[in-house]
Amino acid sequence: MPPPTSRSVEAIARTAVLATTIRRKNIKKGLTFTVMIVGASGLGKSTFVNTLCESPVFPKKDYSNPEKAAIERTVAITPVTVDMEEDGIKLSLTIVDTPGFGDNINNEGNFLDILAYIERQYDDILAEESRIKRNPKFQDNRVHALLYFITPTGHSLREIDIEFMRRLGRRVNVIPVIAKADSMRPQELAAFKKKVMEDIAYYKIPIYNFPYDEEEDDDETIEENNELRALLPFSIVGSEEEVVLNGRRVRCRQYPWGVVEVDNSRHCDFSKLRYMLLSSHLQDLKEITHDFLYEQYRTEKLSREGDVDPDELADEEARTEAQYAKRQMEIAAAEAARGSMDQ
Ligand SMILES: Nc1nc2c(ncn2[C@@H]2O[C@H](COP(=O)(O)OP(=O)(O)OP(=O)(O)O)[C@@H](O)[C@H]2O)c(=O)[nH]1
Repeated sequence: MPPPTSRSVEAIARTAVLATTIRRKNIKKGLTFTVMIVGASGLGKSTFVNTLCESPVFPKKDYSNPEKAAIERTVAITPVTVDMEEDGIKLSLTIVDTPGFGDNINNEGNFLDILAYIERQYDDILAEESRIKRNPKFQDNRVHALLYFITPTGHSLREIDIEFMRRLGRRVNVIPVIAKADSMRPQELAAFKKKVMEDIAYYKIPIYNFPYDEEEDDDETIEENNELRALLPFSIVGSEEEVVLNGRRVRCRQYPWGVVEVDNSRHCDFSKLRYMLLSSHLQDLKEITHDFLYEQYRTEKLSREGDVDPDELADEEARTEAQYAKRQMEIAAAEAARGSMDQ
């Protein structure tokens, strides 16, 4: 590489000053971030959200009455925004809870609805970008990370997990997590984590694996990313219950044999996941969403040609894509019709 000229050094310095100014402005204004929660029914997704936000974002369900519990289940894709403060920076966190799947023989509907939600946010940006006069109040609702809850079976990944993560990973940063990790012994958990990562590699599932650039990133970043990568899939325990242990208030799940602490990194990875998600890797997740995942969607969408009859396609993946495109057009048409009725 040729040595930098004084002009290029000046340009680099100017860019650095500009970046710092933008960062300072953002810090003052606060950050926005969106996380989607996906997984089978009853895996503790709502409890996790309440634990993450340290507030009852979703009401606690009454599982003592099976009929009531069935009614209280999450049945629609529900975005909720919570204002928080992380490391002195204001954070407007949007959590998108999704209905738990696994009860139906065919889960394709759940999958298509989740994918449609993610892509609709991309379409909104695409439409906004092509406007001559931008809407200053436009809200970017793109999903920056998707936490995929894996059932703590101890066996290999289930077919539905492989399919869901493989297909969603093309559109969003998928972070796999092991739900209800307190239901496994430490050795079992370690073996299960290894098995899950072997499956992820074998089936070429695109997940967010803390990418870094050996040439550009500093040693500290590389080391931190390697440490986080080694924790994948994050083991999590959720609880809204607090007890006093040795004079400290801790969030935990209590058992006759002892207590599993949510925030103790020897018990589970909750605190490390929370920190990377809402602090250390928040910006990276946003950048990958914008520079890579959205960009890829945009290119595909703009180069897609003509109308396709989904049922005539032999290839399963193409058929699903086309069915999805058709569904999205139906949703858009329904929304347009609703809009014209409102006027
Ligand atoms: N053992 C254990 N139980 C948990 C954990 N997190 C939640 N639970 C329990 O699991 C049950 C289901 O929790 P929810 O948070 O309602 O599950 P969900 O995934 O939101 O359920 P759906 O809305 O049906 O998809 C409740 O009884 C929770 O107390 C956990 O980390 N470990």
